[in-house]
Amino acid sequence: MSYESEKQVAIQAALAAARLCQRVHQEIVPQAIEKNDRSPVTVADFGSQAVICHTIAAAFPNDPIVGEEDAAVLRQPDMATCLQQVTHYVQSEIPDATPEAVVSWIDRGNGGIGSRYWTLDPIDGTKGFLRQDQYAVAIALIENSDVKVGVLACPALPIDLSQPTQDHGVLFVAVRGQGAAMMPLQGGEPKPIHVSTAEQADRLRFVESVESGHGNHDLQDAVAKAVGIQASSIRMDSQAKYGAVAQGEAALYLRLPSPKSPNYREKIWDHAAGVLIVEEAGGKVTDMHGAPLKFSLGSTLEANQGVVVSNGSIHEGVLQVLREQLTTSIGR
Ligand SMILES: Nc1ncnc2c1ncn2[C@@H]1O[C@H](COP(=O)(O)O)[C@@H](OP(=O)(O)O)[C@H]1O
Ligand SMILES: [Mg+2]
Ligand SMILES: [Mg+2]
Ligand SMILES: [Mg+2]
Repeated sequence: MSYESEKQVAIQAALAAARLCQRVHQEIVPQAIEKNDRSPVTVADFGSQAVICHTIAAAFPNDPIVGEEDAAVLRQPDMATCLQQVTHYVQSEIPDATPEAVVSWIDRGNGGIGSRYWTLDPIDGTKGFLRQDQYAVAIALIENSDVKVGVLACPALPIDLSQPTQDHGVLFVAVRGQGAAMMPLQGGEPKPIHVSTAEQADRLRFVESVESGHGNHDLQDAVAKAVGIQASSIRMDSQAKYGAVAQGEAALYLRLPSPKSPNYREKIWDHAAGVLIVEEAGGKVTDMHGAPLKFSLGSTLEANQGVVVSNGSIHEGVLQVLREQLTTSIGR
């Protein structure tokens, strides 16, 4: 299958959602609403999920969608003003949107895992979005546990990472078997992307989360050093990190379980799109034990622990160091 129409729909949805997020930033200072798990959500997360679900459901009405957010909180009577604000931003993309339609579109993302389903993260890196740092709109199509289409819109990412003060806004797109490409969010020719090669010593850098609670900075640093990465990490929110590896700007992205939440299970929408983009750019993604990420078990990667993303050539070495590190720390 070429997945051409799925790719085009995912691109359209991601571009519309990214415009909405940027408009929110231009017009207001978004406030964090605290979810039950104490993590933040904003009007932009809700608006983005509404626009994406509306776009996907219009094109593929039978496909389940598994999105991060749900509209329960927006249905509470004391949230009417917030829902009004979300509706205002959704109307900038879908002019006839009503509050009732917006909550139903958001809840279209409460679907279950099927043999074919979409997963989306309306804003990956909400903490980054709130800090005016990196964030990504992430959309992926999964069939039989295999990611077939992955799209990442990164409005705050420099088009050229070595020129951070120049133009921003990057779209990453990949289809299984067809390679990965990046293009300016504003439009332009897609440029095929490739991970770094073993010879590109200047690209031997690693990326990790800004948030210390989303990983293990100390262990990540030790592992990177052990595989010969001298430079300190580039800390970046969201799946923009997958984009950095896919375009060869970094050789490694490490996401090891945080000591603060050792039993945390990663969410499918935090990885699906990024995994395909890196794999199609020639890289490799496994969990910290070397197992492939399993996208068929529910909304979490229940069978996996930690995530290792690399240019491929250093992957085995990283897993070997991790095996040694884990044996040492268990033996202590
Ligand atoms: N204890 C934890 N360990 C790993 N990831 C976590 C975590 N708690 C939350 N996250 C996830 O980390 C994501 C952000 O990743 P990063 O740190 O790479 O920017 C969040 O996505 P959202 O921002 O979409 O909620 C959230 O799903
Ligand atoms: Mg979140
Ligand atoms: Mg996320
Ligand atoms: Mg999110």
